[in-house]
Amino acid sequence: MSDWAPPTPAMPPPPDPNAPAPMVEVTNVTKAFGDVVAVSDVSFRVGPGVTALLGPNGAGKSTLFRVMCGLTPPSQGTVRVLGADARADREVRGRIGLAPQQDALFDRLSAHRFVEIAALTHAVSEPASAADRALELVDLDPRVDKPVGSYSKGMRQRVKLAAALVNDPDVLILDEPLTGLDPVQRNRMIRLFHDLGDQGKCLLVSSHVLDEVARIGSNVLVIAQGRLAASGDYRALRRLMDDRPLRLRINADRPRDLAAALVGGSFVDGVSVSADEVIADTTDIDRFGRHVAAVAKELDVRLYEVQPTDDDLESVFRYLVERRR
Ligand SMILES: Nc1ncnc2c1ncn2[C@@H]1O[C@H](COP(=O)(O)OP(=O)(O)OP(=O)(O)O)[C@@H](O)[C@H]1O
Repeated sequence: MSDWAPPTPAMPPPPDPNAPAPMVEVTNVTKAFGDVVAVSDVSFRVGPGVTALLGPNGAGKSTLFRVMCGLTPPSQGTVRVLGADARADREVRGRIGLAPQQDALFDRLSAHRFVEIAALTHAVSEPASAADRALELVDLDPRVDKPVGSYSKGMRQRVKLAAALVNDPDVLILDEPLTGLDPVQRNRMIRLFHDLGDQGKCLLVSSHVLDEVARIGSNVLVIAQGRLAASGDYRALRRLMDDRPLRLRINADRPRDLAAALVGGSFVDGVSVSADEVIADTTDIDRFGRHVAAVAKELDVRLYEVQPTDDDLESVFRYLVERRR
C-alpha cells in the first residue's frame, strides 16, 4: 500500500506475488448491529509500518478494530491477522496489542500495576519487569505509585499504550491514541509509532483529525459511513481532496449582476443566487477566485467575502464516499 490506490472494490484485487505477506488482511467485512451497519464491505491489506485509519466520529473505526482483534465476529467477510483468524487462534490473539478508545483504566491502581495485570493476562514471563519496560517506552516512570485516576488525560493515554505494548505484540491497534495529548507528547508518541513500525511491527492508528494523520503515517485508510472511502499514500489523498469540487459563498453588493456574469464562465461549474449572496461551484479555487475578482471589477460590483460553504472535514468525507458510488 505504498502508492495511491483507488478504493478497494467489493472484490479485492489479486495479491501481488512479489509483495510481502500482509500482516492484517480484511476481506469484504461487514458488521451490523441490528439495523445499524457500522462497517460495510471493507477490504484492505496492511503490512509492517504505520497505517493511519482516518474517519469522522461514528464512521466505524472502533468497530472495525474490534472485529480485527477478534473481540467481535464480523457479520460477513473475513479478517486474517498474521495469517490466522484471531477469533479462532489464541496464539495470534496474544500477538495483537489493542489500546481501546474508551478510558477503561482501573482508577485506583498504579500505572505499573495496571500494565502488570495486562502482562499477566497475556501470560508474559516476568510481568513486573515487562511493565517497567512498557512504561519506560511511553515515557512514564514505572516507580510512580499514584493511582491512574489522578493522571492527566495524556498520561492515561500513555498508560493504555503501555498496556497494549507489554506483550511485545507484532500487530498494534491503537484507537485514537493521540486524543488528549499535548503537542510535545504527541510528537513523542508519533516517533514511538515510527520506531515500532521500523522494527517490523504493523501499527494501525485511528484518528479523526486530517492534519494529524499526515504525521502518523504516509499510508492512510479513510473510512466514512462504514465504508472504505479511499486508501493509499497521504499526499495522493490530499491532492484528491484538494481537487474535489468546492462550493463557495460570495457576498457582494449586487449579487444578481455578479451571478449573471459568472454563469457559464471559466472555472465555474454552477451558480445560484439569493437576495444577498451567490453560491458557486468550482474545482479550481485559485483560478475561480481570480476570475470572480476580475468580473466584479469589470461590473463595478463590490465583493465583501468569498468563503467555502463546505470546506470542512465532513464534506471531504462525503465527497470521498460519493465518488465511490
Ligand atoms: N455495540 C453497538 N451496538 C449498536 N450500534 C453500535 C455498536 N457499536 C457501534 N455502533 C454504531 O456503529 C457506528 C460506528 O461506530 P464506531 O464506534 O465504530 O465508530 P468510530 O468511527 O469509532 O467513531 P467514534 O470515534 O465516535 O467512536 C455508529 O453508528 C455506532 O453508533
